[in-house]
Amino acid sequence: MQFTLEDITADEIDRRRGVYGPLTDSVRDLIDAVIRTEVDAADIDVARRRIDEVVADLRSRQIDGSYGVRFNTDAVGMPWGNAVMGVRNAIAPPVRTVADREGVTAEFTLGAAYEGPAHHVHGGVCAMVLDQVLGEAAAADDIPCFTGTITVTYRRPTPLGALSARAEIVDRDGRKKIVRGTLSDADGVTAEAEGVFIVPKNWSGPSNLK
Ligand SMILES: CCCCCCCCCCCCCCCC(=O)SCCNC(=O)CCNC(=O)[C@H](O)C(C)(C)COP(=O)(O)OP(=O)(O)OC[C@H]1O[C@@H](n2cnc3c(N)ncnc32)[C@H](O)[C@@H]1OP(=O)(O)O
Repeated sequence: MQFTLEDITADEIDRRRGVYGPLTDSVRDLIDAVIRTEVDAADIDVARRRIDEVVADLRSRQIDGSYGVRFNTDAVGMPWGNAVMGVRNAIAPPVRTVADREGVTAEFTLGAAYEGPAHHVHGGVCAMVLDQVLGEAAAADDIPCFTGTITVTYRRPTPLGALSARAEIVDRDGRKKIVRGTLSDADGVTAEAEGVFIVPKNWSGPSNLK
């Protein structure tokens, strides 16, 4: 797993978060608007041209390839391209976890962009969110892990809207951590997951990431 060290302060990370976070929120709002708009075709055409102009402006200076997973010398992580929680990724819902002594919890909202069955969350999106949340639980006491195997059991359809997820390490065996978690709506669990998360061999990246 490759990581990129950026020699920047926590204040600089906060400054960048303040610059890019609102842009990402606006693009996320755009995605939702594109799904739900009922304006006329002529207005859609105008909107498309304006969006294309914005894209051209943003592309006038950009990095090659994906954002990568960056961290600073204090091991503050910046996985800002991450598909589930990336600060610069408008596809990310985002799902941000909070760690406690036993595991991690996240509260988040999945809107129209995550639909599978009508008005319900796509099963792949449920699995993606659970993979991230279980992965963060696996990493909470140590270092980032790869997902080896994850099994998701869908108990009932997950409605779009306000949701939560919870995950904890339930067993350890050498480099392997067994992690279990749930996805829930206000009425309780909708999906459960169990995963084997594996600490990379010969790990040389940062530990105790914040
Ligand atoms: C710096 C700033 C960062 C900030 C940010 C921090 C955020 C921090 C949280 C991130 C949260 C991300 C959450 C998403 C995480 C992904 O999405 S990761 C992407 C999906 N996963 C992958 O691409 C993994 C692909 N697979 C591989 O790379 C390798 O097969 C693996 C999984 C690393 C294992 O390779 P390996 O280490 O060579 O394994 P190996 O030595 O053969 O086996 C070790 C043990 O694991 C077992 N094992 C091996 N493979 C598997 C498997 N697939 N399933 C189950 N068991 C297995 C073996 O049987 C063996 O067990 P024992 O014999 O010891 O009992």
